[in-house]
Amino acid sequence: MQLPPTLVDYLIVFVLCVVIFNSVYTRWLKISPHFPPGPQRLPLIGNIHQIPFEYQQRMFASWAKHHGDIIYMQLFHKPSIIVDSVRVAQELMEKRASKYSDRPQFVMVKEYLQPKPSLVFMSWGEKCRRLRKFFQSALENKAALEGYRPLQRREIHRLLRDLAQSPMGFMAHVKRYAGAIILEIDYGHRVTSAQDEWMVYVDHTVDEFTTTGSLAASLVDFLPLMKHIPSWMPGGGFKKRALIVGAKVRDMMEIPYRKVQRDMASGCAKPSFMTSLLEKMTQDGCLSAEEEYDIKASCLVMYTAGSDTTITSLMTFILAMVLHPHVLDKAQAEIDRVIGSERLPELDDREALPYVDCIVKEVYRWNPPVPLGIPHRVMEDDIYRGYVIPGGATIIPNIWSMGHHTDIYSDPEKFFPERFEEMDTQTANQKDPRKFIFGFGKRICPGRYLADETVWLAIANILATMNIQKCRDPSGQEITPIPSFKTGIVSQVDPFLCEIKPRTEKAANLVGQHNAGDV
Ligand code: HEM
Repeated sequence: MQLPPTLVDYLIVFVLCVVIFNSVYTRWLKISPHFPPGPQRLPLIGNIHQIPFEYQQRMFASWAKHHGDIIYMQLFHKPSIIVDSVRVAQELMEKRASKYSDRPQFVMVKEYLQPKPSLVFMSWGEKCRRLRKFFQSALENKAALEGYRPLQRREIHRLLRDLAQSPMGFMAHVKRYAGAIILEIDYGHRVTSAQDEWMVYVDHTVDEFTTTGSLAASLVDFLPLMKHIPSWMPGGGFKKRALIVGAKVRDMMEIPYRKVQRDMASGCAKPSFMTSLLEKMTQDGCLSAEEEYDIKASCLVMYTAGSDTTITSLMTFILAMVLHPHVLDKAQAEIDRVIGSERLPELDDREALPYVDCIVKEVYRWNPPVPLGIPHRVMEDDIYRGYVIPGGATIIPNIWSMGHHTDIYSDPEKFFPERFEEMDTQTANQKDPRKFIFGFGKRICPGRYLADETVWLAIANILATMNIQKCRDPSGQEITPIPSFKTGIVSQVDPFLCEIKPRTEKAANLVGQHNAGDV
């Protein structure tokens, strides 16, 4: 027989309800006046249901229209701050760099892809500072950058010849150009063809690495409990894939290391980032296992961080030229006026070619290669504009949105280099996308000068010697590519068709004069 509920039963139920309501209200529903504004969160999951699998930068930018340039969101229990303006990014990540230079834990990378973090994923601290110094001396030092010029010149000649000889393979040629420069600086490895075994292997693995590590694939970063799901269970499939990619990443670290060591032992190693690290870190002929790992990982990171990003800017440029022939004509007129047609542009000509520089800036702004940057982590609680930024929060700079603010760049979807030409010098400096596309503060991209010079050199030389135009279909109709960029960490350009050929016979001769063996 069922007894009627007693007063004690009612009391227990009442107390339970109060406890549950209170914890839900205080943790999830109460909109704290102290956090920056942001979209409404749900209990337990926070804002995860509002994050699209693709092009998150666009959703974050639409939030900024309602909530302003600093937004609070929560992915499960993890707090994140989206920064939507250069000003806030500089105020937090540059002026308060001592608090904002850490990286969040990337569970997916750490557990499956690279057991010890390489520079990009490394927490802020003594080792990170030390490794950054090595990168800076190889990539930010004026003498080092000048030392790379013969290599850049040789590779640009090769790029132009490749474009003239097999224009349909333009994407492979651009990849080879960017990859060859970085691989030679990095390991002293000379790339002779687009099928270079090492480059193909690395590119394939990097593609897998970026998809495996993308937001869509790495829910485990926000819900680390997922790492305990067995790989055969629903939701655990990501592990199998990640373990395969992880093995390839280890190969990519080992193979060139062994080769450079062999070359050093036999006295035929070319000076490179890797040889300089080996020399600097070896003490009394010894290297600890940890130092060995750091050298291998740093060299791998130089290539992986530097190649795709540079390629993306160059492919964005070619796409923009197909779509905007008047920009190409205007830049060619500037080059003809300043340099003439007897020689190719050099980095020293940069200041004398302001319109070409506007094109480079517009390429960076229109499709910033790393649209959401690489997240930082704030190391302790902070107060900004009266808001609480909780210690441990992930800081996501929406770099794409910074280049698409309508109040700063009118009609931002339009590729329009003139927007920079019309500004006075001070405004043009303030609005220069190089102020944000390379990130912020102590974690700013150490490869930014090399990247910018490599990109400028290719753009100026292609403009000087090549015409880029739309292809025609068999019925003679022009094919107009629709600009489309991949979602993910790097905003790669989707494949498109175009026709590239030397502008004039003189340009073809100029390109032909230089052959691949000229350095
Ligand atoms: C157009 C080309 C490039 C773009 C747009 C770009 C962009 C970025 C961005 C946004 C970051 C994150 C900065 C931050 O955390 O605030 C970064 C980091 C980094 N980049 Fe680049 N990058 C480019 C080319 C390169 C090149 C050529 C190299 C090396 C040869 C390189 C090496 C690195 C490294 C090592 C880091 C990690 C720094 C750290 O965590 O301390 N990048 N880059």
